Amino acid sequence: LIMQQPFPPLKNDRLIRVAKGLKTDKLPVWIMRQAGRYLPEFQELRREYSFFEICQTPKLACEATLMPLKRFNLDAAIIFSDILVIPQALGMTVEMQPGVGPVLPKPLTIENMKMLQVQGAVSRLQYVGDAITTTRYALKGEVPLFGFSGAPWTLMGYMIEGGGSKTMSKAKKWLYCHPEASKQLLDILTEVITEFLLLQIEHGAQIVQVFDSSAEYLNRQLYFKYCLPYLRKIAYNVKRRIRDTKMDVPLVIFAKGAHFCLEEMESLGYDVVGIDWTLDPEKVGNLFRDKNVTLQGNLDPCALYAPKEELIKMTMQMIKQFGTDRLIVNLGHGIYPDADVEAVKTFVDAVHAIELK
Ligand SMILES: Cc1c2[nH]c(c1CCC(=O)O)Cc1[nH]c(c(CCC(=O)O)c1C)Cc1[nH]c(c(CCC(=O)O)c1C)Cc1[nH]c(c(CCC(=O)O)c1C)C2
Repeated sequence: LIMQQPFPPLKNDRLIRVAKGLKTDKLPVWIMRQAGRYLPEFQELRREYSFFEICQTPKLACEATLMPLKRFNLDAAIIFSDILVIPQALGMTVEMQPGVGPVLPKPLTIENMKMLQVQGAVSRLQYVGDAITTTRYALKGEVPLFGFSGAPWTLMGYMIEGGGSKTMSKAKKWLYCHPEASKQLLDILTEVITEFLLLQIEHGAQIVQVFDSSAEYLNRQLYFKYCLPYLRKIAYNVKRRIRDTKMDVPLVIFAKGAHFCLEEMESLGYDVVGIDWTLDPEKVGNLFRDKNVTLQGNLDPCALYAPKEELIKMTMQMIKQFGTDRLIVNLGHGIYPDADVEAVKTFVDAVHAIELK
């Protein structure tokens, strides 16, 4: 693995410190999907360029990444991209339809699976690395930069369903009827995700998050069989491959709706466990107390609709319930497109108003 370039030194290292279990003056806060849709300046950029044009042009991806940081006192940036760049790099067509989301017009089938272009897939994602490098210089060390990837099961779901789905029943049919093909696909994705995360780290990502957004469609049995081993393998291999460099890049796992495997999240090899908004911060805080992981979350994205005073109260309540030890404050899922920009500021500033002892 090539060493990171001599980027400007990190000034605000709150988030990285907390991810590693170190003390800070204040709690770090950032917001999943902070760079996109709800920002008027992003909508304006989208009128000029397509979604993937923005992703694939480092200057534009950098511009979108920095947008929320100009407005809010966030403790991290996240590179502008999408989890579906991997299926795209594997040769699948991905369209971003406004108001709908990602659509893959030719979904994966058992028959066409052999058409996936595994060779060279990661090199086709070089533009994400370039966007990260550009953004690292533009950030001037203000805050750390997140890289990210979809998790194997979540990507499998989009590839087979051809987009989002209410049930993921086509993808789950693979798990029940075609276990061998499922494992073959999950193996391919695990390999590509690992190399893709390493590419992002090599190009300047200071922390990386794996989004298993579709965990909620599975149960404990399926998650044990088709998710946990792959998530473990990704963390193990990424850590192993960066061990000999000076880079100590924390890993974050966010498995939306994986309440049935919450305890298992601690031992997968990730430094931070994302907690979705359906979970009770007090119970989760107690469950993970004295375990060697940092928690991240978990305000309901819809809490941003509440009146200002109410929003502040809910934020404080959540933090008190989690406990301030090893906590990265975030929403419990990505921010919604109709979120109020002022509410985001209220949320972020409320977190920073707390002085830790
Ligand atoms: C981290 C990230 C993602 N997408 C985007 C980012 C980075 C920039 C940012 O901060 O917004 C841009 C990102 N991705 C998208 C947009 C809007 C598209 C546009 O501008 O036209 C933006 C800004 C499109 C997109 N892409 C996706 C959806 C969801 C569709 C569904 O309902 O299943 C949607 C709507 C897939 C996707 N994409 C992502 C996830 C994981 C997080 C989560 O669970 O919310 C998922 C599931 C992750």
